[in-house]
Amino acid sequence: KKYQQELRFCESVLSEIMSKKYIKFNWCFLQPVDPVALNIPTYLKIIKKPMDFGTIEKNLKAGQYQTAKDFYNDCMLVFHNCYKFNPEGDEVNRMGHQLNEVFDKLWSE
Ligand SMILES: Cc1ccc(Nc2c(-c3ccc(O)cc3)nc3c(C)cccn23)cc1
Repeated sequence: KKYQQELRFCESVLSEIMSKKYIKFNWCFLQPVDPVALNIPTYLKIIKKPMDFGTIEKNLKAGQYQTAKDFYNDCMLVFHNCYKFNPEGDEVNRMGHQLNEVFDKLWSE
């Protein structure tokens, strides 16, 4: 029972964070980073565990998360990877912080 409620909460947070209303700062995080398309061959050397909200959505739907905490940890990975690769002040880094703020508010409900 409790697990089902946790799962539904994760689904609601995810659909909100991925919604079009935040397109200005979520669009870089909705699908896996493509190091070839983005011409960033060093990406996979710097980022050991790539993660994005499209992959998280797949994982959630496939029942890959045992707890809400596991879901939360993958969401944090999206943000931490972003801050590690994109220097402070860069556009994508700022987008990460903006989306992170939205996530924190939703998660604290
Ligand atoms: C030369 C260069 C510099 C920065 C970027 N960042 C970046 C990222 C990115 C997202 C998450 C992440 O952990 C790392 C990178 N996604 C993009 C997109 C979709 C378009 C343009 C830039 N993007 C790309 C190329």
